Amino acid sequence: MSNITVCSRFRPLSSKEKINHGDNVCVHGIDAETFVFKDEKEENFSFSFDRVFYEKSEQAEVYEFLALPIVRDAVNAINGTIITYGQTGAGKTYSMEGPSVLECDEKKQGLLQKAANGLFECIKSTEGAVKHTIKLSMVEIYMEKVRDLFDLSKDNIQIKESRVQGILLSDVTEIAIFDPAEALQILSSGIANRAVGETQMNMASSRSHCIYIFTVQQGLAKEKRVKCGKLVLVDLAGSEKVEKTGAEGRVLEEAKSINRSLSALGNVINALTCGSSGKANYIPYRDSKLTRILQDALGGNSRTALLCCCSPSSSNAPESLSTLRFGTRAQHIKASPRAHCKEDYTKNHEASHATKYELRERILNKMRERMELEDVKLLEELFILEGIFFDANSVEELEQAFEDVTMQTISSLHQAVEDLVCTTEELKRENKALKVRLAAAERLNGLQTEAVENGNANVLQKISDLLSQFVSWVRSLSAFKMPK
Ligand SMILES: Nc1ncnc2c1ncn2[C@@H]1O[C@H](COP(=O)(O)OP(=O)(O)OP(=O)(O)O)[C@@H](O)[C@H]1O
Repeated sequence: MSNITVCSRFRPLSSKEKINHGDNVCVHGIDAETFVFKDEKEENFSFSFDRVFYEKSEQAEVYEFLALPIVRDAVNAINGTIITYGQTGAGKTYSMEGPSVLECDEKKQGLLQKAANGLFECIKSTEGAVKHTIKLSMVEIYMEKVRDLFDLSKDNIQIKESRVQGILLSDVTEIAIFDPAEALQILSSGIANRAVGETQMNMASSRSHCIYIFTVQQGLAKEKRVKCGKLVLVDLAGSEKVEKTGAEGRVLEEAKSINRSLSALGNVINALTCGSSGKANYIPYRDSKLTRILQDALGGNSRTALLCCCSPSSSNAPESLSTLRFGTRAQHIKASPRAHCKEDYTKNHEASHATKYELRERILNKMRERMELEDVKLLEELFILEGIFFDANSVEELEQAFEDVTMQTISSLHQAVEDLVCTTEELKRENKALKVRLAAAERLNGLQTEAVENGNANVLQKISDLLSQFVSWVRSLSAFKMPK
């Protein structure tokens, strides 16, 4: 049983397809879940998905079936991921953003706008008891680098993993949003920073994988606790056959990078679906930035939906067939050690979430009794910064982590004390030398006065001896190194 909701979507024939190849379509719908696909050799294949969206399907239908349950869960602190996959020009960005994030009528708005609206609507229904904060981040993976689309100076964001929070994007910009209109303005500014080019299939082709992250934090005022859910929307770059498109130069490099990461995604899905049951299989998440970022979504720690976008034209049958086979494989992703079977998914997920949550809360509450909220937050940040991770399920592990961080703090304090002792010793030595110099100078001064008063040759000799002695002291002292 799959953990992932997999749907397919066929866009309408494009005018180019109609002109060049007529009305020949490769898809023959049977019902809302099944269709027959005819390949270029006229061979028929039957496909079944959780839902099939044919060319007349509305954007709202896609949102309601594929995304709405995940949006609702994100507000309840259950992470969710929605991915659009398919050949270049197959309708991924249209499904995600509609014709334009800002300027399009409501009917054509994509998953992104509808999800932003949906989040605020869900929040409204819980107003009063719970205080929600929504933050938005946007990154793209371009040529194997993660770029922050809200701050282009952050052009190589590092991916980190925390046992508590899962996969994290280090130092990514997060913008707080307060209503859907503001969210769209911000999304549009990020989209304007995306790498877009032209392919033979698509005039405005996405040359990067674009990732939108909504973080929903909810503070339960009465219980003084904070829950956090992430909604991640991923608009993948389109796969393309470089020999078919005749790409060269930078476009060829982009295409190779896109194809490499998509095949890494395919490998991860294969590894997740081919493992013998009960035996942990090696999953090559680290083979690409894309698979690393999607690790939680594919590995079971997130509710995930995949939309396989296809052209209906017979001229694109090989690419569409490959997309549909990818979707079929994804349907077979089995429960990973951290995942649950679909039947029990919601129940188990919520139950385990509650238990985990209760345990974590118990520990945090104990800390809160003794510390200010700010300190608890600081402590959590310190854990992450020091690379100390713990399983919120285990009190022992948290105590161990707490002990580790305390030991590290004590040892750095010890080091600081030792450094201070050294500096004090150096300063004492210097002080002593300075005192000797001062005494010599005073003595010299006294003798000079005596010599002037008495005109005594012996005294003058003493002065000259002392002078040379003084000069050698000064020389030795100038070789003395001041402590920093
Ligand atoms: N369901 C649809 N209804 C109407 N037009 C659509 C639909 N899906 C896609 N289109 C149109 O098809 C064209 C290509 O779609 P889109 O840009 O979404 O492809 P893509 O899969 O994101 O391609 P790429 O990977 O190259 O970015 C666009 O002009 C888009 O408006």
